Amino acid sequence: MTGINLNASSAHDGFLPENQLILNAVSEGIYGFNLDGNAVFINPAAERMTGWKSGELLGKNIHDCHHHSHLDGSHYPKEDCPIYNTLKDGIAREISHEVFWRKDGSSFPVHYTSTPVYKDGHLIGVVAIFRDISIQKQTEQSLRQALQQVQALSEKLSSENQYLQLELADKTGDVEISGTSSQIKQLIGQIKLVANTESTVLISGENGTGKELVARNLHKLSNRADKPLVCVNCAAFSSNLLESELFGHEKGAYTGATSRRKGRFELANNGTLFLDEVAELTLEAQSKLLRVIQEQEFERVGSSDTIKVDIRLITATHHDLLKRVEQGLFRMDLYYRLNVFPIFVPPLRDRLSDIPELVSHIIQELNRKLGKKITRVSHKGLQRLMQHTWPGNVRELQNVIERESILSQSQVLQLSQQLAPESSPNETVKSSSDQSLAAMEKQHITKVLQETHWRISGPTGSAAKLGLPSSTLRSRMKKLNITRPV
Ligand SMILES: Nc1ncnc2c1ncn2[C@@H]1O[C@H](COP(=O)(O)OP(=O)(O)OP(=O)(O)O)[C@@H](O)[C@H]1O
Repeated sequence: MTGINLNASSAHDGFLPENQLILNAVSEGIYGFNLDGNAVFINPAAERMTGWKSGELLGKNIHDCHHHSHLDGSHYPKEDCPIYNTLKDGIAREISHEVFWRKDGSSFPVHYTSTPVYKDGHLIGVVAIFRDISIQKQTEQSLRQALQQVQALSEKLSSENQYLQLELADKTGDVEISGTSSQIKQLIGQIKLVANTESTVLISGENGTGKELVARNLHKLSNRADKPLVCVNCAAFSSNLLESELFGHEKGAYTGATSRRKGRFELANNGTLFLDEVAELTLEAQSKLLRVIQEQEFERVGSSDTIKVDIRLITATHHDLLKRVEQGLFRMDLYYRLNVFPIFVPPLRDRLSDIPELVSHIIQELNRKLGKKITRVSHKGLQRLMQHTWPGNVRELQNVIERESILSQSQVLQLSQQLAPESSPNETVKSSSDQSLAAMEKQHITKVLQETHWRISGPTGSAAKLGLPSSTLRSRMKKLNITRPV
């Protein structure tokens, strides 16, 4: 930065610039100082920014008026001031980390230059040109805050992503099936045999035995492994919602369908669709499912356009599906379509020898999940586990070990806690209660009869809705003592 040179013929007093009009018009504040450091020129922009009128400052030491302190309030000696140093050494300076104080005691961040003024080769004073940079500083501050927020969010997202990846790995990655019993070996053999075919598989077994795990293994070992595996728990949806969940819906198909939505069948195209708790499908949904299996096509709810899909279907149930067929709750034709290759997952009580391997598998998973360093279950603890009947199967075993891992201070789990009472196993392929099933069947048939105003035969009658011949429905009604109310 060079200085300002006024020529000898300048008509102005001292170094006052010739074009004062222009200086008065600019938006930067401008001060002129003589060699004593006193103000000899102040433009209106400077007055506006500082609140000091030129009449109050002219002839005075401006540093003492509004450059006396640093932002933190500490004293700013005149000797350190760049403007005064320019007066001494004639070297131009540019500063942008200081504040000027206003007449009312407030301050503003300032950017200024201090430029020496020469006349006939002699230093005669300094011009300081300054700008209020509050907005720039605020913008910088907001940007810094925004950047910090973005960084924090990015870290949060990255850790959430890591967590979700782990969760996903839990669900999809390590799908190996633990166990050394002959039943598990046979199960693994069946999986290997059928995985690479396109056959529909029906997995049955009590809750918590590992049916979903089997389905994941079937998909993983199949030709479709690099395509999606879409899982639907049919018991998790009401019958209306389930249909639109499976087949999708058009906008306006029903109240609340505010936009068009793809169903799971479409999402699973080219991959595998796993329908868990398939026994819970309504008879209407069963008819639709049958058609997808037979023709690989369906329509979205509320649409007449046919959608074609290529899907490998795996289903699972903890019910005795054949019994549901006998009870008229499940279509027989669909049952045979689903049951092309049946796989039965045995309850844990029938393969207690799998417990040690399952336990060490579960401990590894838990150490990862909980950040613990559990090594094993004590000998006595293992004995207790081997004596339990495990009505909740492997899921119950997982819960017992997890609870103990959280409570335990030691690396060896003692399993001194009370195991769940030896209740009867959950409703199963073998142990379902006829009593409760009959009650459920009665309830269901009565509901359909009420919906059809007790019409039994014909295309809109109850028998058609239930997928039964009318003679079968009549005999079921008789057996279940269902009569039309008078
Ligand atoms: N042989 C096994 N080896 C390792 N983990 C297993 C095994 N069997 C089951 N599990 C685990 O037990 C838990 C329950 O298994 P899964 O969800 O597959 O059971 P399910 O029969 O589908 O249960 P539900 O009928 O309640 O849906 C899962 O975390 C699963 O990974």
